Amino acid sequence: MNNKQENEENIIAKIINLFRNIISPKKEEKLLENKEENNIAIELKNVSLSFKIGNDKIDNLKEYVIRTLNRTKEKKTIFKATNDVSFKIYKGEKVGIIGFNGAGKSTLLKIISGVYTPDEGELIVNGNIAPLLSLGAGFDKNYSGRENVFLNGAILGYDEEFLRSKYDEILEFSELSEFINLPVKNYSSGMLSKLGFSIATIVNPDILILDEVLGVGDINFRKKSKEKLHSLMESNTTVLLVSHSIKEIRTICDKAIWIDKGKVIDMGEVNSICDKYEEAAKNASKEKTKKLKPQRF
Ligand SMILES: Nc1ncnc2c1ncn2[C@@H]1O[C@H](COP(=O)(O)OP(=O)(O)OP(=O)(O)O)[C@@H](O)[C@H]1O
Repeated sequence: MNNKQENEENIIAKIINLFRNIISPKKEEKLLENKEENNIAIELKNVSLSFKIGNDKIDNLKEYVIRTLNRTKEKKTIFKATNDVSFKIYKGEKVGIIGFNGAGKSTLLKIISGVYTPDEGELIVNGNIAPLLSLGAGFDKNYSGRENVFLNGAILGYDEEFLRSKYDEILEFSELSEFINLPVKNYSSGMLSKLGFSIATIVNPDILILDEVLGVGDINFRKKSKEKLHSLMESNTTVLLVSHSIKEIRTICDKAIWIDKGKVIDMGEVNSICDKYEEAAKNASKEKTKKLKPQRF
């Protein structure tokens, strides 16, 4: 083969390689993509949820009857509590969700936990979730504590056999053995939280979702529940935590998502997001919060 032929063949080989790379990306890039995809615990793609709210509150029976007869009761405005939210959370990440009152943090956690179905967008969850949202919210007040262990456990997706095997452990952790056969309508809110917490944390979840529940019960239970949560948070558990305690968010989380008016304002390394949020909170005037610009992640 002469030099000219060799050069031509080299050029042809280079062109073929170039095309190969355009048509199918390099092996390493594909592997990285797959690794990233396999590592996703939660992904939201353009998720939105609206609530219908009455234009004004009806606070007496007479008004209710008049409006029902006149069919004016149905007047509703649509309010977007979650507005085109997209982000990815990777397995093992501890993510704090921060934002001012009414920003849409709890609504977002409820969407991820499956309590609400989004009107638009897609939600992907890989792994089993333990949602610690409004503890005891699923209880039937007329049933006993014992019956509610099975009722609430079933709502959380545990079968009867499993709940039977864990019943003594739940009871012991809740410190409610004396009261377990009483209807829960006689329980204080602290007792309801204790029982709710003991049921929800009976398994080691892949994803732990916490909405302001790090301080439930009395001083002793609070200490015990914090220890339990910290042990659940260890290892590779993915954690999503809503809290107004920025100190708590900084201690527990490695990432933070800042929500405002249902949108993601910022997301990233926990301290940098918390610094920006605290700065905004310091300067908080309605005008300034209105100017916050949502971003895409
Ligand atoms: N079931 C509902 N029906 C109508 N509006 C709702 C409902 N749940 C929440 N909202 C409204 O959606 C908005 C977001 O509420 P959400 O509870 O998610 O906020 P948040 O950021 O968790 O607030 P906070 O920090 O005060 O707990 C609020 O304006 C709230 O009034």
